[in-house]
Amino acid sequence: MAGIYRSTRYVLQNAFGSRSLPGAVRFYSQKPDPAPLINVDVDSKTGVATVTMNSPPVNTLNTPFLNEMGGVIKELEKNKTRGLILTSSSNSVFSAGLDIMEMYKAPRDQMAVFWTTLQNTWLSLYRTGIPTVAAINGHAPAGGCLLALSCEYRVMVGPKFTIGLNETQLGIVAPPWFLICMREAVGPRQTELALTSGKMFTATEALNIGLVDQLVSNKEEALAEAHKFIARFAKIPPLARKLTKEFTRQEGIKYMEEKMLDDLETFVDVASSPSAQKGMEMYLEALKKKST
Ligand SMILES: CCCCCCCC/C=C/C=C/CC(=O)SCCNC(=O)CCNC(=O)[C@H](O)C(C)(C)COP(=O)(O)OP(=O)(O)OC[C@H]1O[C@@H](n2cnc3c(N)ncnc32)[C@H](O)[C@@H]1OP(=O)(O)O
Repeated sequence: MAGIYRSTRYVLQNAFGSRSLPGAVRFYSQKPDPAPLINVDVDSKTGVATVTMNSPPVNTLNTPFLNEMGGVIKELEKNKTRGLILTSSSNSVFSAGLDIMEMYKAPRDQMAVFWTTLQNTWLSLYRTGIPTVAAINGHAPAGGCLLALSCEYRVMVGPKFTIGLNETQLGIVAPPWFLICMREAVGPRQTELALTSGKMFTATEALNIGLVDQLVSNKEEALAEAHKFIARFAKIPPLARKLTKEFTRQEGIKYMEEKMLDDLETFVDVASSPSAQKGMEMYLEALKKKST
């Protein structure tokens, strides 16, 4: 089985195309798609990129989306972007997390491609030397919360949106690297309490436990605060900053570098198990009922 995963990873690692940014201008990532999944807007004065997830209705993280996100991060690094602000084009959802359709009744090799893409894209975001901020302008469950936690600073629009790692509510388990990200933000006690119950936090609760750093009342304020955070690094030498970030995040980086294949195999085994499949089926039914 590991052989399949290794060759899958090889294909994926070579699948991130690259193209040059024509200076500090707006560009759309990767494919020449009239409806891009991610928009990137680089401020010509500050060099800060606003990366807007634009995959309606709820910015689920599926393989094409994650590939595009990986390509965007690579491009921004190549162009020495000064900062990355991650936000959503939706008025109510930052990201609904992993696309359950990538895991529900999916063949094992498809699940493997999906998870490997997630691992690689997560690692790119988590360890990038570019200062990163999540401007959380909507709900951020599970993988949506992971995206936000992978950034260095989180500004959340309150009070009505929620955020958290709710996996146990779905009958699945947040993998160790999700947990490490949560623990880095809120500490071990709050992590255990939150993850064992799959708690979704209101924006105010999230602020109180340190899951987010700031509350604001709308997206514009969130973006303004995100820019302020990035401006803190104007006079910090980038290499010193990048290495310090790597040292601070070494547990998560080391986990992924050393355990990537084990993590992949565990994921495919757990996600394809009858009980996880049943849980996903029931969850999807509940989501559908809610939306009709
Ligand atoms: C030792 C190691 C162990 C390792 C084990 C690994 C095991 C597996 C690990 C997996 C980890 C998974 C992490 C995840 O991210 S799982 C996904 C969790 N996501 C959620 O729980 C969010 C679900 N969605 C919602 O709660 C809502 O949609 C919300 C985001 C609040 C937005 O609500 P609203 O605006 O009202 O939109 P709708 O609910 O009507 O949704 C619109 C349509 O989108 C579909 N949808 C929503 N979320 C998902 C999703 N995550 N995946 C796929 N599809 C989704 C929803 O069904 C609606 O579809 P339709 O219009 O066709 O009815």
